[in-house]
Amino acid sequence: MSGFAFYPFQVSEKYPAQFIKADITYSSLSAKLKFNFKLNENPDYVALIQRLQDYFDKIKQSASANNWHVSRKVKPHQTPEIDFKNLVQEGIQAIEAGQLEKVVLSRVRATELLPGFDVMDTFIRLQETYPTAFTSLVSIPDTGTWMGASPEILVQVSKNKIFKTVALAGTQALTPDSNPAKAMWQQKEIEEQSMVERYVLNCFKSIRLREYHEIGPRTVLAGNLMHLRTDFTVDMNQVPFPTLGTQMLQLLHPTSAVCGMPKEPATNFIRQKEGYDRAYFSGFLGPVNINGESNIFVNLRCTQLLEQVALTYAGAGITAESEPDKEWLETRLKMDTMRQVFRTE
Ligand SMILES: C=C(O[C@H]1C=CC=C(C(=O)O)[C@@H]1O)C(=O)O
Repeated sequence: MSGFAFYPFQVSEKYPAQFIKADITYSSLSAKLKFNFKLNENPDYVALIQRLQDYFDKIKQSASANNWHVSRKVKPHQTPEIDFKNLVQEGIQAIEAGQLEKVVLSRVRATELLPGFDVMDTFIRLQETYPTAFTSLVSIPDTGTWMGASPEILVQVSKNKIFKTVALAGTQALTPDSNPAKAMWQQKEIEEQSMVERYVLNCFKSIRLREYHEIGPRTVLAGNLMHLRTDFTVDMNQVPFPTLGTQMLQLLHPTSAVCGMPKEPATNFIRQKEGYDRAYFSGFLGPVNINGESNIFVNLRCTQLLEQVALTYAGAGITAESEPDKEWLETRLKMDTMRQVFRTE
């Protein structure tokens, strides 16, 4: 089946897994609509299709839309600075007590939307600002509207059957004087990223897959930030795993880049202590089986749109070496990815 997956951090009745079936797809590269069902010759139908094509041509030229779906399940809220810092401190204590190795703790920030806020305008600005990120705007009745610029591939399967995933972690600000090729990383970040790497390798091991290529870790750019990333690829033509993409998706999510190690106590810690429901933040999203490929990303650097308020989310990997003040700043930098294009207060 082809479509667009929109999956929460944890599935619940309130935040179900969503899959938007690709009955109709539109490519802005070819400016063409594609119908993934048998077309009816009925003239009314043909006229409707022409109207749709005209509509897409028009919004490509002058994008403007101010109606977006708002979730009634969520009220504007945000994590006070002191609460986040205390949460990080509790995380460090749990790690020191041997209950966990790493936990990714997050927070939410609410900002008022300026009068005249335009969703499409903002989304186009987001695409232009982050040409190498996976930029998305998802609007679903009841579920609401989310916009983001993710740097993290969860699962990719290309047309020629190359599977890809990454281990992404460790964060530094990218300043005008930083040289990414010569970036220096502290022991804390190296260990944090190596735990994500170990997590991916354990997933391969659990299905007895040994034929993978591993490159990295290397320094990569993501907007105003630098991260450490290891790339893993598998040539699916060479291994007996025709459904590797789906299998790995189930095993990987939530990775140690958004949850922690070991997975179960980290999930429990987040659920009990974080103080809010992440909903679709740190879930995954992306096109599945469109033109023979799938590109699923982790829903990071994202914002949920309410009627007059934008809720921006960010988390940080906590290890024994973490410092609450630094983790607060790091989440602020991550939030800046979205806030830079939002033109709020
Ligand atoms: C959890 C987030 O980022 C993850 C991805 C890259 C680096 C991370 C870090 O350094 O903590 C996080 O694991 C986020 O952006 O909210």
